Amino acid sequence: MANPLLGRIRVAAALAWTAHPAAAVSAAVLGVLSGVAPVATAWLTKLVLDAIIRGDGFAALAPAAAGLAVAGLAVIVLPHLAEYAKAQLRRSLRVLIYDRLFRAVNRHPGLSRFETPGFHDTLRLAYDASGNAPDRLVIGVLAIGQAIITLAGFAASLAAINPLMIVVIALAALPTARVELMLSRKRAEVMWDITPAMRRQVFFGDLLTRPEAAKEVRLFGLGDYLRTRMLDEVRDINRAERDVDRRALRSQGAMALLGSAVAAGGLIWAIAGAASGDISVGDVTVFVAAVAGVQAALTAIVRHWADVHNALLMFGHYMEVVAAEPDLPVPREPVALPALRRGIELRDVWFRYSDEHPWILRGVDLFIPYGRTVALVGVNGAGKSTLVKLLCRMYDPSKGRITWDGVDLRDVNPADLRGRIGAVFQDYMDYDLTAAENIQLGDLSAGRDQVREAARRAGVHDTIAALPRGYDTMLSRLFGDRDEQSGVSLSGGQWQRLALARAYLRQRQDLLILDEPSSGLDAQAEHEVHTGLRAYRGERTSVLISHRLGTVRDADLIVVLSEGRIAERGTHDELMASDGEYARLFTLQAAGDETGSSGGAGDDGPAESLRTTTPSTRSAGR
Ligand SMILES: Nc1ncnc2c1ncn2[C@@H]1O[C@H](COP(=O)(O)OP(=O)(O)OP(=O)(O)O)[C@@H](O)[C@H]1O
Repeated sequence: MANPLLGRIRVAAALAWTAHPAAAVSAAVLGVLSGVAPVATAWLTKLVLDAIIRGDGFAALAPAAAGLAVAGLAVIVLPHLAEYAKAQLRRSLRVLIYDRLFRAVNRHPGLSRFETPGFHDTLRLAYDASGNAPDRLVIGVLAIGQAIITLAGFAASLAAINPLMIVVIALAALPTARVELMLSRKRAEVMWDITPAMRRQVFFGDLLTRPEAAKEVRLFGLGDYLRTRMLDEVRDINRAERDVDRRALRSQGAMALLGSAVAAGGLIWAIAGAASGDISVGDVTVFVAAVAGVQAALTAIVRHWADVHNALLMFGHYMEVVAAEPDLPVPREPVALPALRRGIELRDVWFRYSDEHPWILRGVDLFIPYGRTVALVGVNGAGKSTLVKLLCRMYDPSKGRITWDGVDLRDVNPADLRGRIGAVFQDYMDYDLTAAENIQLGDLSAGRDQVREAARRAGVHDTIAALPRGYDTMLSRLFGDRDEQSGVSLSGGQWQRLALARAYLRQRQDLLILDEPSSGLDAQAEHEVHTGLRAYRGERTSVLISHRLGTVRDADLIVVLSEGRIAERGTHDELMASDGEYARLFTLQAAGDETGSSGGAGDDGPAESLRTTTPSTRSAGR
């Protein structure tokens, strides 16, 4: 056995001890007793039978008979007690293991690990392994211990009767052990190989069942296509599993035949020995029990070892996740992040998602002054969202640096930094939780009054108040009460306002990042949100991304990103005067809106949204 596997057993044993010492000790002690009980039963049976055949009186038999009764009782009761102790251990282990796994996952301050397919597969296997590998390991090791005790007892018994039989049985067992180990290794390999297919299967299955996807799936008639794609994955998985099962059937069948032949040969030898008077009737019973016991114990050892081996390989994924270094270097002695007073500076920032990816930001120099609003605009894929993710230190720049009042973001604790940032990302989350919880996730320490206040600011209070259970309404069609239809779903714009309320809830924030905060809103709502935002932004520093240029025209600084570079910067008027990319986009949008308007777009159409928003934005301009 290789050392890493031993190390994993040690880790699993330490986990079992930490999880529930009493259950771990009880399971071990009961395991030892369960191992001894069959051997004791066989020997006591022999003593009683031989005494009866010799004609000893009951008085002489009584102690062995009593012992036999106790051993019989133990054989029946011990497994139940052991099962209970193991179940207790299993439950406690599961809590501990999940706790450690998700602590480890949370230790990654950035996003890169979650976007790496290899790590994703390891994480998935680690998650699966966390559910059962540690208890399979611990319980397998205990079962092996128990089987070894039984084996040793019966081997000693066989040695007393015919030492040659031990050698024969051991020789028959060795190939079985090899086969089982080979199969377990093969199973672990197949598991690793089929993980991507399993991920795709879950993905297609999800698409077929998720309410968010149901609309498009029906509209585009994708049901059969997705079902076929999912079944293709299932068939691939089945094919890989079937290959291993066939191999198992062939080799395990051959080994079972070998074992039976050895047992039958031994039995014929014992009966012949008893008939010729070489061994006693009691010896025959011990022999029969020993042959069956040794084979059962050896099979148990090999099977459990195969399972332990497989669990050890799976457990390796868990240990890999738990031991993984944070995806971003976290300083040992972080610099305390000061409240923002001067501004945030990007100095020659270059970024790509990995060495294999193209450059997304190419030498960005930008100063975001304290208390001002900076708008980032540009075509799809220009790098706007990437830039704000760097501001939150979801990634570190590949080259260059970002400073907060002169302090490099790499030198501060990421949690401190994020505590000072409120953000609505383009792909904000809808949580299947109550309305209040959906907002409270923005600041877990906030009370109900603050939650209401944030909802009011985001213009979603009235919507929530009108829900069946107000703020306590479950915003999910999936996880409502089963007996009631209390779960509800919101519209896209209402969800977006909830996300905004979540960002508003953070009281201490110095930097407000809004990546397309009103993309899902109607014209009136967008106008309200932007008016509210301007009031709320107040003295706060904010970075605003929007494709609706009318909503950013009053920003103190508008920055046009193009292919990862800053192509233009200035106020709206300056940029319009310079007649560059911004002016082109702005004019194009306005013209598009005019066309849309004359084409008969209703009050909620895009034309109206820009026209409604623009004048009010202008009137509130700085
Ligand atoms: N996690 C990621 N891994 C690899 N590439 C990514 C990742 N996220 C974004 N990109 C790539 O980076 C580029 C810039 O994306 P980004 O989201 O920053 O653009 P954007 O300007 O915000 O675009 P949009 O206006 O469409 O939101 C795109 O080409 C995109 O494919």
